[in-house]
Amino acid sequence: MANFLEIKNITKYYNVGAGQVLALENIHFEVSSGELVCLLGPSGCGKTTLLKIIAGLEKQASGQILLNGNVVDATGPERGMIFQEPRLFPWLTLEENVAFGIKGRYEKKLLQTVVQKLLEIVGLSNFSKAWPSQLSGGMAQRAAIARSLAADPLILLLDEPFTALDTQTRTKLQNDFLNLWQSTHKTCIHVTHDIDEALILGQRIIVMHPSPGRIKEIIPIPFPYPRCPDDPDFITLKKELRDSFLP
Ligand SMILES: Nc1ncnc2c1ncn2[C@@H]1O[C@H](COP(=O)(O)OP(=O)(O)OP(=O)(O)O)[C@@H](O)[C@H]1O
Repeated sequence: MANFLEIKNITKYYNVGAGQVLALENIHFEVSSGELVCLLGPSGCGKTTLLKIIAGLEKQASGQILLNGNVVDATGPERGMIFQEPRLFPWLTLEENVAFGIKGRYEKKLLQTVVQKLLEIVGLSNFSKAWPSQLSGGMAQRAAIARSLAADPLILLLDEPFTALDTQTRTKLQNDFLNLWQSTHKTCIHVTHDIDEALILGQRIIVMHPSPGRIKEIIPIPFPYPRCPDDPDFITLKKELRDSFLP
């Protein structure tokens, strides 16, 4: 039987001036259904590029993305992307933002129920009539997650969604995200350059290196959730990962 998501020998160049940058070199790994994988690496190692290729927003030079054995070469509702900045439509209320991509799917009353349920899942049920400008950074990112969940994707692709938040909000959203993942069983690929975040969230951590972007190692994380940064095993693995960041 085919694996759920296969990233097969992906190579990607960008044209820069008269030359080319090799952004990704022969990236190869598989992701199981329901798995939470963190892509960890320093700036410029190609994390966003890889996520965009999986989302169908960028084209690779060679290699393939397979989902349930089928080639992925364009965007599709079974893959939802969440960016570092929430990208909400400022002229729509929160409920309208969440409803935007699914309006045609349900009749009005049912749409309201679905949107309300999604806002509840991300803890924003009291803010359905609020405008994006009235939300804090953490609330806006929750709203972006709700909007992404609206299409009921199989896979969530998260590009450093908590990076712009203060430490306290970030910790809260990491915990809430773990609860959401555990209750929805979505497959998640979560990009981060933060070792702690990768260790708090990932069932596996895929460590990437830059110039050219490549996989250095893939590390299964054996600790149960919730994970505690003060735990001696956590600290040991964090040190190993820090060393692994070095060229
Ligand atoms: N549109 C583009 N045109 C040219 N080069 C690009 C483009 N996008 C990315 N690159 C280059 O490709 C490489 C990988 O970039 P990418 O943004 O994927 O890395 P990243 O690991 O996500 O970095 P960061 O953590 O800073 O977002 C870098 O060398 C970058 O300069």
